[in-house]
Amino acid sequence: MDPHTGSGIPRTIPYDGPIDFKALARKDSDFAEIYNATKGELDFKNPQTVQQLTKSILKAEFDLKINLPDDRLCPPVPIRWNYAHWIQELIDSTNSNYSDNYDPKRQVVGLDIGTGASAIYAMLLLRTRPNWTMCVTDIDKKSMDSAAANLAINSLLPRTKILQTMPSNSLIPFQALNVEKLDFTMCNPPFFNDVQEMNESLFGTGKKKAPNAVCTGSENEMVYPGGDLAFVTRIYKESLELKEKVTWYSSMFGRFLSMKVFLDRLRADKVENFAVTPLSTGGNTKRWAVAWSFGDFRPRKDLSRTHEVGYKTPLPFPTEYEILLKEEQEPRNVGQAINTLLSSLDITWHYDADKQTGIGFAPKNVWGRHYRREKQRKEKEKVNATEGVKNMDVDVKEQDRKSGEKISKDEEKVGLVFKVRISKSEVLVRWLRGTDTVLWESFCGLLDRSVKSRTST
Ligand SMILES: C[S@@+](CC[C@H](N)C(=O)[O-])C[C@H]1O[C@@H](n2cnc3c(N)ncnc32)[C@H](O)[C@@H]1O
Repeated sequence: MDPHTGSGIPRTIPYDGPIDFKALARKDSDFAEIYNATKGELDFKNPQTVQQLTKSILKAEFDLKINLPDDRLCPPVPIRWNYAHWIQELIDSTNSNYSDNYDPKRQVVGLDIGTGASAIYAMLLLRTRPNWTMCVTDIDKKSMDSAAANLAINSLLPRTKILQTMPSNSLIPFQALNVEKLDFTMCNPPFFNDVQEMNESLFGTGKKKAPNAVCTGSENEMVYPGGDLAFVTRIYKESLELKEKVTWYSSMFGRFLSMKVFLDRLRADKVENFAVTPLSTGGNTKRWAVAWSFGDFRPRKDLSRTHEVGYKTPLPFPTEYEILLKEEQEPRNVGQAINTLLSSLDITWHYDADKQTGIGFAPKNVWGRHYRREKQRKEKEKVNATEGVKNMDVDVKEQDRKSGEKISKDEEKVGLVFKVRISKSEVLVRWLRGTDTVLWESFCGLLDRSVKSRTST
């Protein structure tokens, strides 16, 4: 039994290199037949080989069965799994229990836009996350029938809502799906602008060199006017209307340029809570995934930004800040000093001295000079008011009541939620929640100055 998923499924990590065909042949006799017949020299131009590879990986690594029509896309598993796994981590790291870990009890509802004949994303996610449910859509009847059959033979149909839609319908059809909220949407969009572009890329038409592997995708699966960028931009425009009805909107991109142009658009529109990652598994095929949110939960830094994404690609604001400790600094004492500092502020702060970890909730900047001055002024006013209370005018009392109400309302708001963890070599500050990058930076600055000003112990 796998301790991480509790579902008996071995694979919980992304693929980071080529598939070990020899090992797969040992695990799966159908694959062994092809592997042995070709003496390990697999022919990826043969559709049967490509299909068998997908079937065998799904069986051996995810305990999933799959049947596919010969004239529909056969999904290579590694990149698909890396996208699904990234979505899992994104959801886990933006959790109201602020743990960053998988919570098996958490109920999560996702939507796969354009699920295809395989229903690959729904199958992978439902198999590895027993408490998740999925909605899947597609415009292609043949693919929908095949997707339903695949979900049924794996007993995953009861946890799936299947909706066949039309090209002109919303891509995130809330009403038709009859759902209140979605935790995420995902999509592998049609990549090509037209049939000519598809033929050039998939079949090498008009090119000197043909591609290394066959693709059985049909035109309606692969072509959309404007390609992946236009399809994802449609999702984005819907997201601007739906906003927080979906926590994370996401899509795969097949082209670096489309992904970059899309990120430029997010930046221009000041959508600052986003995440981008490469999905490559070491082979020639390169894909990227982008997610964006109008909510204020911030994902882990390694999930949201990596410089491997590519040159001059906009990246979101870092959600982690590291303060290195000097050799002479004793982590336990540093932890205590941070605990003392943060306990003295007007924030909610819980510190676990054994784990050297704390979590804090700040309504706004309560450490800056401006706040401290205001606080002093209000305290002074309060003293004066108490002294003159007998002569107090009704209007003044009313004013005080109103300003008191305002303060308590301000404090209810989540300005910044953060976690501080002190290890042997560093203090790690993690931004868990909030929309204000200035507030976050200012808080990191406060801790940085405090830790660095302690030269010894
Ligand atoms: C590249 S395929 C992806 C299939 C599958 N998700 C995968 O990853 O292998 C794109 C899918 O989007 C579907 N599609 C195209 N336009 C759509 C729309 N307006 N609404 C829903 N699905 C659509 C196509 O029929 C096709 O199945």
